[in-house]
Amino acid sequence: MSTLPAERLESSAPVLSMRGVSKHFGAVAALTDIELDVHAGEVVALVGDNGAGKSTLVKILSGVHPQDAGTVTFDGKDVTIHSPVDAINLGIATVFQDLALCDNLTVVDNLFLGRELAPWRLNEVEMEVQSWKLLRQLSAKIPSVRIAVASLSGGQRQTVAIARSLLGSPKLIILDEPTAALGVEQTAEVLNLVERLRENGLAVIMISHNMQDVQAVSDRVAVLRLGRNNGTFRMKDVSTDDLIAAITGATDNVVTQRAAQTGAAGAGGKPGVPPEAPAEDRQPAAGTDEGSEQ
Ligand SMILES: Nc1ncnc2c1ncn2[C@@H]1O[C@H](COP(=O)(O)OP(=O)(O)OP(=O)(O)O)[C@@H](O)[C@H]1O
Repeated sequence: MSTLPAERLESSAPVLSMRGVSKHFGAVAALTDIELDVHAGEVVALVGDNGAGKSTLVKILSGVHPQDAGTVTFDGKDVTIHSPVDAINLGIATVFQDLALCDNLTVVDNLFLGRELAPWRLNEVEMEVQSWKLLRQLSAKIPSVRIAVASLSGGQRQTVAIARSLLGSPKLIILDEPTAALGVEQTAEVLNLVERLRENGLAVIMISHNMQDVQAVSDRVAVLRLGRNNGTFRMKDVSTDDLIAAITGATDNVVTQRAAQTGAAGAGGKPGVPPEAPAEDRQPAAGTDEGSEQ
């Protein structure tokens, strides 16, 4: 868990703040009025059923899609993220599920791909030194930085992808299902890595379908359902059953109501904020009149 209690983290200004963010794809309302805060040194898990809007939210933050409405505040400033380069320049790094690694290249080559030191004459030694420094900072278990990425395990490949994203010194790192398709040991390795990121003061958003992983490393968990907030919980206050109920809408949202009453949950991470209407009362995300593109 966090080195700082969630309550203390939440009293500081968030690195990322989303308010009223909406996104349509034609008739499909992928996101409606989303609120999300993430603080430095905090891991926020973003969970939700298939089609809940997680990827769309991440794509807005990483400059792949523009939002239709709402504001994104990053590092104290209102920002418009027009492109992936914008996102990186702001300090938002995203590690997508495909990892975007070149299998035939070495770890060093992958880490510095596109940003080789002194590109007119590659400083191989300096790149290798920096690679080890970075990997040590993450306590990463990589046997050699001179081997091809193809020969690494899934966990090690995830590590290289995360390490590469850190080269731009981001303030927020978004991990899209970092443990998907990994074995037990490799999953543990990646979860350790997530903890290192938090210890290094980064704000982390982790998308996951695996509740065990979410519970192992998250300070808070934001639930999306049908493209809307369906509760933001402090990890220490919520059980797996409660989370699953919020994800599926199985309990008529009593979880959110109870947590809100005790100050543990609220849309956008505001303790005590009453929950939204029960999921059942909401407009479906797709095929409704509200889904017209703006
Ligand atoms: N480019 C697109 N064009 C049209 N509809 C889209 C597009 N991207 C997402 N959607 C729709 O938006 C909604 C949210 O999808 P999104 O991929 O964000 O959900 P998700 O929570 O990431 O789901 P999963 O866990 O299955 O990846 C879905 O109804 C989806 O079909």
